[in-house]
Amino acid sequence: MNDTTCRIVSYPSELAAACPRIAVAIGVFDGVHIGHQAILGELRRLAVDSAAVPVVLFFDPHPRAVLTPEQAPPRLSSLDTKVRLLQDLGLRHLVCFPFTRELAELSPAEFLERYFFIPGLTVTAFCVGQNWRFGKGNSGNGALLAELGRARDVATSVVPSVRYGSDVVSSTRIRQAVAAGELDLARAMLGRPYSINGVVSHGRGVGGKVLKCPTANIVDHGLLLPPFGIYAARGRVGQRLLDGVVYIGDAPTIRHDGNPEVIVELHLFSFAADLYGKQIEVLFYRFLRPSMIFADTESLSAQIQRDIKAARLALLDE
Ligand SMILES: Cc1cc2nc3c(=O)[nH]c(=O)nc-3n(C[C@H](O)[C@H](O)[C@H](O)COP(=O)(O)O)c2cc1C
Ligand SMILES: Nc1ncnc2c1ncn2[C@@H]1O[C@H](COP(=O)(O)OP(=O)(O)O)[C@@H](O)[C@H]1O
Repeated sequence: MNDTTCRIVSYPSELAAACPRIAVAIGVFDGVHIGHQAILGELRRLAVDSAAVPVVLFFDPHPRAVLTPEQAPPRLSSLDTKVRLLQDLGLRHLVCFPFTRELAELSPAEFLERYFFIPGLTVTAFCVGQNWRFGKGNSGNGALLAELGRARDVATSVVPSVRYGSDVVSSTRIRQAVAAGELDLARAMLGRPYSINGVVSHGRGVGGKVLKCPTANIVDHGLLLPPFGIYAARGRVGQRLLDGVVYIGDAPTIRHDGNPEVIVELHLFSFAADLYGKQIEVLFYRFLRPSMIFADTESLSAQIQRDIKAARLALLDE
């Protein structure tokens, strides 16, 4: 029988009792894009070949958020979404490894000795992407991992970068595509529509009452947003995926108190329920128009009704 429970631990040692033989993919896996998916496919093969449990180890927070916080890019996936995507790929043993400045000081050999080559745990294989670097000053790469692993009978697979169009797929390239509003390009490299998730909070009560269009406000997501505008979208609420339309912008028609704030507001079609405090995911499908300033709320409200129709139409193709 298949054990479908997901185990999420902080260090490989915590898996030893339940899974003494593991094959491990290591990376950051922000976005779990098609390049990551290739690494994870290879991990599954290595695990089966060596009669081990496939384990995905990712660093959290993002190493750059710890080492150079001022230059850290906004993330493409929250921890929740990453875990769900990995689970969807059949990977149920996850190490969410705390990344710290102290960790970054370890040499590649020290990192492996301390966390992987330990009593009670056998690592049968490592699997990393071609561009992966590790250890102090990023001094380790796949070739060094293979060399250090060989001494311990560990097979290492360094997976070549996946290409899309003229270039390789990377989280950086996907960030650029999302930020430029190139949703189709981002989607092709992610293998799914770009999405964000977060908790629904209270807005100013204008959507339902004045505009006759209730919108769930998603705040504090810390994720990268596409450009301001209106998009055909879907909302994942629990297990359900519902059609809708989403607004990203600073709502200049309604909010002009000199305190502009970027808001994400999702209106779901054929839906009426309280979502406050709930986690929802918003999947972006198609850009419909930019955010504009309207002369009055009636004109905005009429335009929103046209946006709803345009979004319904766009989603028929999805
Ligand atoms: C489909 C849609 C399109 C929107 N387009 C605009 C727009 O072009 N300009 C604008 O100022 N606000 C726009 N809004 C945002 C509304 O102003 C916002 O939903 C309203 O301020 C409700 O805020 P509340 O959540 O605080 O009640 C749009 C909202 C939706 C749902
Ligand atoms: N179809 C719907 N789409 C989005 N939210 C809805 C819908 N129906 C009910 N709601 C609820 O209504 C709230 C939004 O109402 P709204 O009047 O826009 O208030 P607020 O200003 O607090 O966002 C959402 O947070 C959700 O709890």
